[in-house]
Amino acid sequence: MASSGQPIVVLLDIEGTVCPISFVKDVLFPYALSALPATLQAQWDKPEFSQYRNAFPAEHATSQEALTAHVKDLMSRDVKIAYLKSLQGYLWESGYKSGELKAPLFDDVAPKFAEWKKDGKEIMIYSSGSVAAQKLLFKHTNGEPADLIPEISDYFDTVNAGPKQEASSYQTILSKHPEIPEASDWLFLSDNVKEVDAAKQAGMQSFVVERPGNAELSAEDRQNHRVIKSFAEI
Ligand SMILES: CSCCC(=O)C(=O)COP(=O)(O)O
Ligand SMILES: [Mg+2]
Repeated sequence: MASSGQPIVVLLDIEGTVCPISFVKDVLFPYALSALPATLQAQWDKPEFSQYRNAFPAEHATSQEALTAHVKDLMSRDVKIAYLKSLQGYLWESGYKSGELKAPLFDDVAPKFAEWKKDGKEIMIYSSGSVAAQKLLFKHTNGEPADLIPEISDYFDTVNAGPKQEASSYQTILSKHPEIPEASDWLFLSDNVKEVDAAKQAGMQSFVVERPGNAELSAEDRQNHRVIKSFAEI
């Protein structure tokens, strides 16, 4: 299929692509930080919490205070490291389940999901957020239906695919779907130009998504990439 042909798979970034960056920075991050002290106090020695605690570098997991300070530092710098993302997913779970957290998807997202599915396309997710966090987000959206999990075929994060700015991660994703082997049958959408570059390097089609609140794009970015403001443009 030519690189401009209709994709079979639409692979989606989350933050800055399907929902505003402000939801992550101003809602999800503060929720995680506020839930952290009580969670650590209740769960610190529990076997079910050990997977999250033990994933931290040993020097940052010596005490609840040390782990809290490290989490605060990482989140203040928006470091997208797997052990933090995994803990965040765990901390967000109670907020989504109680109804306090609902993902505000851009208006064009859910209608386009329905259209893509009607047209026989596969929808997959690739985010720095953990797969568990991705599933929580798409199960609890502000739309109708709120639960978009039935529309999504697969989920990738930095653990099962690799860093989002490396072409090899997109090749790994392709290798997990041998039924759709042609990279050009895949369309990756992201707010991050370096991620779009990496997907293109792996042979995928890829567009930059420009949403309110996203980082400014340079003239060069606009020259090198197709930039869309809404999924309705696809
Ligand atoms: C799905 S978890 C919430 C978002 C998040 O923590 C994150 O880092 C999103 O990064 P993305 O790769 O989707 O831009
Ligand atoms: Mg993003």
